[in-house]
Amino acid sequence: MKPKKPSESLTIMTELVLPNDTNNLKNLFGGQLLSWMDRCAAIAAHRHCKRIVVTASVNHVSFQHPIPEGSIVTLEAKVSRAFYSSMEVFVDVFIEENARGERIKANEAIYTFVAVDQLGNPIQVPPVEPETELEKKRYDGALRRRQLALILSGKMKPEEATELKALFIKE
Ligand SMILES: CCCCCCCCCCCCCCCC(=O)SCCNC(=O)CCNC(=O)[C@H](O)C(C)(C)COP(=O)(O)OP(=O)(O)OC[C@H]1O[C@@H](n2cnc3c(N)ncnc32)[C@H](O)[C@@H]1OP(=O)(O)O
Repeated sequence: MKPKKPSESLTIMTELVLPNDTNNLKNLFGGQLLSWMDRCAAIAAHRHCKRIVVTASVNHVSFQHPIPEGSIVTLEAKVSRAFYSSMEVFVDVFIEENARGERIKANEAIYTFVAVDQLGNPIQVPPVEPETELEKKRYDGALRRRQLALILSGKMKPEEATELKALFIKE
């Protein structure tokens, strides 16, 4: 299959935080943000492979900054690496702060999607060819994150995760 660049899956969504989206502190409710991120990442995965995709796992979520009511929130998702049927998708979340409209990074998440056929069986997706320094860094780390996700879901034995182990154990 012909490799695709991360930029080909780039998906940008902009949302406005309304009262219904907030928690008791009047900040964006985390569950609402997770839903927006899942949607944005799913579209990016679909753009990469042009097939039906399902969320296999949420590998990492980091809520770095509370997002106040009234904020304009921009989500940017790109496929960082593909394996056989699975794709790692990074979602970066930005808010426009104050009247000057300064953009700050508020959150980040990493999802895994799997392309499936009409019966829900996993099917092959194109590989990823990273271009920028950040895309290359994310591509390189994806194998370790995949191994961690598979260990946590009971689909891989820790002793098989050679790249992940190499982070901690120098032989
Ligand atoms: C014309 C049309 C226009 C349409 C325009 C729409 C555009 C926009 C699209 C938006 C589409 C909606 C997006 C909704 C997104 C949901 O909300 S989906 C709902 C929530 N998710 C689900 O219900 C998924 C339920 N789980 C499953 O169906 C199955 O477990 C899975 C994920 C398909 C995996 O199947 P399996 O039989 O366990 O397969 P298995 O061979 O073990 O693994 C297959 C691959 O998954 C990976 N994997 C499995 N588990 C994990 C895990 N926990 N962590 C990481 N990787 C894993 C494996 O490593 C393997 O990867 P590869 O080596 O192939 O790369």
